[in-house]
Amino acid sequence: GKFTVGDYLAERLAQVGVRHHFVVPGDYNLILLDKLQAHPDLKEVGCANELNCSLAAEGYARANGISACVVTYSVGALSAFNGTGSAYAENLPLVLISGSPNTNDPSQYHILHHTLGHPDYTYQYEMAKKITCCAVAIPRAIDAPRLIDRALRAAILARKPCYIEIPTNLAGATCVRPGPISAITDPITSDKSALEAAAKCAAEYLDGKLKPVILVGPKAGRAGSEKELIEFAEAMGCAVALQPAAKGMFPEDHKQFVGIFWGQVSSDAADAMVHWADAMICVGAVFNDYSTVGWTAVPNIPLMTVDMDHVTFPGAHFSRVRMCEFLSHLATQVTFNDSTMIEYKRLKPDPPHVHTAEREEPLSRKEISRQVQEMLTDKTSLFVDTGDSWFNGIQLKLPPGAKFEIEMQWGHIGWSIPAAFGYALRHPDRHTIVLVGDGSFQVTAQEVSQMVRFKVPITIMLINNRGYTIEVEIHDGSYNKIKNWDYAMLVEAFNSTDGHAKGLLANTAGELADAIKVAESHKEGPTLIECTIDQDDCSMLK
Ligand SMILES: Cc1ncc(Cn2nnc(CCOP(=O)(O)OP(=O)(O)O)c2C)c(N)n1
Ligand SMILES: [Mg+2]
Repeated sequence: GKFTVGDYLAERLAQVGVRHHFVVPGDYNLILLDKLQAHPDLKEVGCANELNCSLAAEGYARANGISACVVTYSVGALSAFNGTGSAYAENLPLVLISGSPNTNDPSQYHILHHTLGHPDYTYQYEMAKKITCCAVAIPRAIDAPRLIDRALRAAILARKPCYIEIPTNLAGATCVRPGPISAITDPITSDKSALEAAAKCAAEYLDGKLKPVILVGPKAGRAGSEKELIEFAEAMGCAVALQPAAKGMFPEDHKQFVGIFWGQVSSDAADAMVHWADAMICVGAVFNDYSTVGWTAVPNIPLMTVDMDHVTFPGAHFSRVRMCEFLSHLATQVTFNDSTMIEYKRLKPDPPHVHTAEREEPLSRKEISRQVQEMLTDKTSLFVDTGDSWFNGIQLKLPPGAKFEIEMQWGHIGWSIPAAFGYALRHPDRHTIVLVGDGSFQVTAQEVSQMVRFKVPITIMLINNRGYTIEVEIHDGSYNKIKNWDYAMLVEAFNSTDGHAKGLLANTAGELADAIKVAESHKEGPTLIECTIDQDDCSMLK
C-alpha cells in the first residue's frame, strides 16, 4: 500500500530507538494509531488515561532515552500536558503526538466535539509551544517530513519534549519516505577551540585551589556523561558529592563518593565537605528551592559550572562545549589533588546502628528502609515518589549497578506508578521497585492494571501513613486527610479473571519480610505491599 504521513512518523520513531509507544485512542488519532501499530518495531501500549500515558512515556524516556505519547485532540492532550511538563522539567525527550481536526474544518467555521466550542483550534498548539522545545502542527502532507524531522531533532539535541500535531485527514495521506536518520540523530560536537580554551583555563583555575569538591547534579545523567564524570573525578582525586536528584548518577561505592548534599538532610559527610571546599565543580547541578532546602544550603564559594553545552567559572564563560567531551578532555589537563579525601576520612561519620525489629514489632519507617535496603541489588531500579518516600529513598545506599529514579524538579505525586511501568517495559531485565505514599498512589493507581496486562513484575512498596504526611509537616489542615483504601484488595481487583497482581498487607516487621519474599519470587505481575506506619512516623521529625 501507499506510504503515508503516519508511516513516516512510525519509521522515524523506530529509527530514533522507540520500541513502545504509549497511547489513548480517540477519533482524531485512530488512523494515525493504525499506522504506528503497523510498524514492525513499534509496540502499542494502551494506558487508562492521558495523564498516566504521558507519565508512562516520561518513565520510558528515562530507560530508553526517548519516548512517544499519542493522544486525541484537546480532551486527551490537555491531560498529557502534565507528563510533558515533567519531561521538560526533568530533561527528557518525550515526543507528544496529538491528532487534530480535519484541515478543511477551520475554513468552514465548524464547531467540533472535544474542542472548546469555537472554530479556532490553534489553542492546543499554542499551549504546547510553552512546554516543549519545539512544537509543529502539520498543515499539509508535503510539510510532514520537514516538520517531523525538525521536532525530533530539536528534542534529541535539547533533551526536552517536542510536540507533533497531525490532522486526522493527513495521517493517511501519501508521503515520501524518510532520508538517513543521521540527519536527526547526529550530535552537535563541541567547538574545538572553545573546548581547548575551556579545558586549559579550567585546569589553571583548579591548579590554584587546595580543596576542590565535585558536586554532581541531575543533568549529568541526562547529558549521558556518567562515564566521563568518573574519568574526571579520578583524574582530580577529590571528593564527589551528589545532589539528591542526581542519586544513582555516580557510583556510591566509589572511594571518592562522600554522600548526598541536601543541607540538613545530607548523607555521610557531604554537607561538611561542601562547606569545607574552596572550589566547587558543579556538573549538571540544579540549585532549586528543594535541592537547596529553601535556599539554606547554597554553597558560599565561587562555582565552576559544567552544563550540557557550556562551561563557566569565575572570570570565564565558554559556549558550545559539550559536557562529556569537556570532562574527558579536562581529565587529561588537571593535577591530582586528594586533599579533600584525606579530610573526608577524618569527617566521615560512623555508619548509624540500624536496629533490626522483632517480627511482631509494628512496622516503622526505619524498619521498612532497613528491609528495602536488603532488597537492593545490581539489577534494582528504585523509583521514589514525591512525599516522605523521597527522604527515605535518598538515605538508602545504592549497591554497584543499582539505578535510582526521582522526579524532584516537577514533583507530581503519583508519577512513580506509570513512570515505573513505562521504564520496566523497556528494562524487563531489571527489578523495578517503587517507594510510594498512600496519597501519591491514589492519583495514578489505574496504571497498576497495565502492569497486570503486560505482566510487568514491579514491586510497589506502598507506605500507608494515612494521608499527605509531608504536607502535614509543611502546613497542616483538613485537606491533608484522605479516604483510606484497601490497597491490597484494589490491586487484586485489577486481575478480574485473567490477571496475576498480588496485594499484600504488612503491619509488622515479620509480615513485611514475608511479603518481600513473595514479591521477589512473583514474576507473573506486580506485587503491591501495603506497609502501614504511624502517621507521625515521618522523616521530617527526627
Ligand atoms: C500533582 C500534585 N498535586 C499536589 C501535590 C502536592 N503534594 N505533595 N505531596 C503531597 C502528599 C503526598 O502524600 P503521600 O504520597 O501519602 O506521601 P507521604 O504521606 O508524605 O509519605 C501532596 C498533596 C503534588 N506534589 N503534586
Ligand atoms: Mg501518606
